[in-house]
Amino acid sequence: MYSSIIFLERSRIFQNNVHHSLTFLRHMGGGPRTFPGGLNKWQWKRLHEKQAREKEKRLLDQEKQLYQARVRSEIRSKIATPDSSKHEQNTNSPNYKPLSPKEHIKALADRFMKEGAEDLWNEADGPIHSPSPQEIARIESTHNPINLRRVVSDQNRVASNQVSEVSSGFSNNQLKPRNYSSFVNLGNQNGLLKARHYSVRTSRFTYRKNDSSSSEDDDTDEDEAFLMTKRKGEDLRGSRLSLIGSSDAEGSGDDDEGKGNGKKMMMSSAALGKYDIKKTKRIPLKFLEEEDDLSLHVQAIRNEFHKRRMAEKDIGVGDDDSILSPKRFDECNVSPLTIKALTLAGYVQMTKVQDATISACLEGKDALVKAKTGTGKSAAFLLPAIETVLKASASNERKRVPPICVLIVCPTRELASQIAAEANVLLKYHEGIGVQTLVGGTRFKVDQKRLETEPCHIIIATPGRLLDHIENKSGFSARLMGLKMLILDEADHLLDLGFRKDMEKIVDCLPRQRQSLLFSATLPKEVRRVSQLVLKRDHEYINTVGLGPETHDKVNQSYMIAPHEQHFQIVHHLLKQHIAQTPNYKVIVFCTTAMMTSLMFSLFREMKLNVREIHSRKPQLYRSRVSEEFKEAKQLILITSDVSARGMNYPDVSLVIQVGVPVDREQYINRLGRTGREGKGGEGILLIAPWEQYFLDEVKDLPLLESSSPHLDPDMKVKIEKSMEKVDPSVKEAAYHAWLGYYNSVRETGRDKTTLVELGKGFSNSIGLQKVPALFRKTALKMGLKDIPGIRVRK
Ligand SMILES: Nc1ncnc2c1ncn2[C@@H]1O[C@H](COP(=O)(O)OP(=O)(O)OP(=O)(O)O)[C@@H](O)[C@H]1O
Repeated sequence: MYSSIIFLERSRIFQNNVHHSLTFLRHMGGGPRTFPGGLNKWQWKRLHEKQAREKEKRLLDQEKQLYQARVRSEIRSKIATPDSSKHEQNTNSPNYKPLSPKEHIKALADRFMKEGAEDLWNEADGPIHSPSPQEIARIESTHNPINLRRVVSDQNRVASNQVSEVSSGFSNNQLKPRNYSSFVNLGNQNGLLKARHYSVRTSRFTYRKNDSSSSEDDDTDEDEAFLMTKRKGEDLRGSRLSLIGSSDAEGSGDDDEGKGNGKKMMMSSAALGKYDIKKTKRIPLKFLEEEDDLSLHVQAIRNEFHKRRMAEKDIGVGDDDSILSPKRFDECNVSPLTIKALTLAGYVQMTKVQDATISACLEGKDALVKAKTGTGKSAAFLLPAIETVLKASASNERKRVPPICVLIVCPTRELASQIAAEANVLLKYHEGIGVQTLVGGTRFKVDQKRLETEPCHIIIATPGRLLDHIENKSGFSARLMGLKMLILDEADHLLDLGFRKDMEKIVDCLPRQRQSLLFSATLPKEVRRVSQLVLKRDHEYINTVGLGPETHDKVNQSYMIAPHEQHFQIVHHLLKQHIAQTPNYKVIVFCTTAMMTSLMFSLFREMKLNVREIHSRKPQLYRSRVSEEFKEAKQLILITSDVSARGMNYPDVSLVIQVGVPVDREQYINRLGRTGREGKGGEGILLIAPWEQYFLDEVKDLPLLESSSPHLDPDMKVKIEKSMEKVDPSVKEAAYHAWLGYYNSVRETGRDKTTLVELGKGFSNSIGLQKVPALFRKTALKMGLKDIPGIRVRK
C-alpha cells in the first residue's frame, strides 16, 4: 500500500514536472525572447527556479506544521480527556506502529522527490516522537494538565516580541497559533503507514485576531474547545481531509474518502498543493519565516511536558503515605509466569518506585533510580532483568555455554544472597533460568565449578569477588561479553571512593552495548556525576523521593548527646525501655566498626540480653546464619556494623540505634532505613558524643528531634562495669584500635590528632582498660599518630 501511495504521488509530481518543463522549454525555445516584466530568459528561468524552491519549502513547512499539530493535539487531547480509551485502543492494537523519525523523513523526501529533503528538517524540530500510552497515562494520573495555551502564549510573547521589531502592523494575537484539531487514526496497513485525517481550524485564529483582550480564562476555555473539536474529529472518522475555515475549498474533489489510504494520501497532497496560497492570505510568509511559530510552540510544549514529567517523577506517583501505586503487576508488560510467581509471593499492586521504573526499564532505557529505603527497589530491577533474560534466551538457545545476560552488583554478601533469594521467588515458574551469587568468604573454586556446571543467566556479585573472576578466568570474561543488562544496587555506595576503582575495572570489561540500571535510596551530587561512568548520556533519572526528606515520615527520629563513657549504659537503658514497651521488639544497634560491634555484643551477652552480632570479622557462614535467624525472629537484638546498613530487608524492625557518628549522611539514612520498611512505622535514635555534634549539620534537613539523655541508674553503671570486666581484653584492645582508626579517618575529627588521642584515652578508660593499648609502629605511622603524645607504640 505504501509503495503504491508513493508511486501515485511520484507520478503526479512527475506529470507536474513534465508539464512545467514543457512550458519552460516552450518559453526557452520558440517562445518570446522577452518575458513579462521585461525579464530576459535567464532571469525568467531563475525566477521560476526560485519560485519552485520556495514552493517546495512551503510544502515541507506545511507538512511539518501538520505533523506538529498532530503531536500537539494528541498531547492536548490525551491530557485533558478523561476517556482516552479510543486512543489507547489504537496505540495498543497489535498493528499499531508509529512512524519512526527516519521513516517519516524518508516519506517526506519521497513525497517531494528531492534528494536531501532531510536537510530541511533540522535538528531544532526534535525527534518525531508521539507520547507513549504509558506517558499519556502518567500525565492523566496527575490530574494536573499542562496549560498548553499558556505555554504557547508564553512562547508567543517571546516570538511576538521578536516579530514586533520587524512589523508594527501585526498584533501579538495575529501570531498566536492556529488551532489544529485532533487527527483520527484510521488504522495501519502493513504496519507502514497510518492514514490520518487532519482538520485544521482557522476560525479560532480569526477570533483571536479580533479579540485583543484575551485572558488566561480564555485560554482554559479554548482548551475545552479543543477537546470538543477532538471528539468531533473522532466522529468524523473516515471523512476527507478538510481545512475548516476560509480556504478549505481546495480539498474538494478529494472527498472520496472511502477509497483507501492511498487515495487519502493523494488528497492530502492535493490539498497541500494549494496551501501556500491560503497561508499567504492569513499571514504574510515573511512573518511566518521570522516567527517560525509552530516549531517554537511545539518545542515549548515539549519542554513543559518534559518538565512536568520530571516533576511528577520527583514527587512520586501521588503523595500519600502508602508506598503502593494503584497499578497492578498484570498491567505491566512482564511474562505471565512472573506474574504468577508475584501473585504467589503476595505482590499484586506495584509499589510507587516499581510503577515509575518498570516501564522505562522494559523499554530498554538506562536509568538512575532514587527511591526511599524499603519501597521495593529490588523487584523494580529484578522484573526487567528477568524479561531481559527471557528475551535473550530465545536467541541463545543453541549456544553451548549460554552467556551471562544480567549482572547485578551490590556492596555486601548478605545483600547479594537476599537479592538472589528474591530473584528465585520471581523465577519460580521459569524453568532453566539460573541465578548465581559470587561473593567473598566462599571458596573461589566452588564458584568456578558452579559456573561451569549449573545454569547461570543472572549473576549477583560483590565487587571484589567479581573482579577476581574477571581477572583470573578468561572463560568468565568471555561469558560476560554477552551481557545485556548491568544493575548496581546501592549505586551510590558502589560508586563511592571505597569501591570505585573496582567498579571502573569491572565496567571496563563489560560490553558497551548494554542496558544499565542504577538504584539507590540516596544519591549525593558527586555520585550522580560519577554515574556517567556506567550510564548512557540519555539515561532517565527517576526520583520518587522528591524534594522532601529521604527518610520515612512514619519513622520517628531523635538524637541524644552524651559523653562516650556513658554510651554503653545509655544503649542498655534504651534497649530495656523498648523491650518493656514493645512485646515483639526487633532492634538493630549499629556500631562504627566491626570490633566495636564485637565489644558491644560481648558486653550485652554478658548482661543476658537476647543479642546476635554480624560484622566483617565473622565467618561468612556465621553471618549468613545470623542474618537468616534475624529475618525470621521476633524479640531479638542485632548488634552490627555497616555490613547490615544497606539493602538488608529484615522485616518489622521496631527500633534502630546508631552509636557514634555514621560515616556520612547517606549511611545514616540507610541504617535508619532498616526500620519503617514497606510503609510501616518505626523508630530511630542517634547517640553521639558532644564532640560529634558537627554531624547534626549534615542531617539538619531531616526530622531529627533532640532527646534528652535518660537518667542513668548508678547501680546499673556498676553492673555494666562488672560485665565489661568479663569481656575478653583482646576484644577491648581491638575495639580501641578500631575506635582510633575510625575517628582518625573521619575528616572532622581526624585533623586534630592530639585531641583525637586524648578522646581515645577517655574511651579506653571507659571500657575498663588500665593502659591505652599500644599500636604497631607501622600502624601508628600510617595513621600519622606516631609522635602524638598519649600514643604508645609497640617495641
Ligand atoms: N509490590 C510489592 N508488594 C508488596 N510488597 C512488596 C512489593 N515490592 C516489594 N515488596 C516488599 O517490600 C520489602 C522491601 O523491598 P526491597 O528490599 O526491595 O526494598 P528496597 O527499596 O530495595 O530497600 P533498600 O533501600 O533498603 O535496599 C520487601 O519485603 C519486599 O518483599
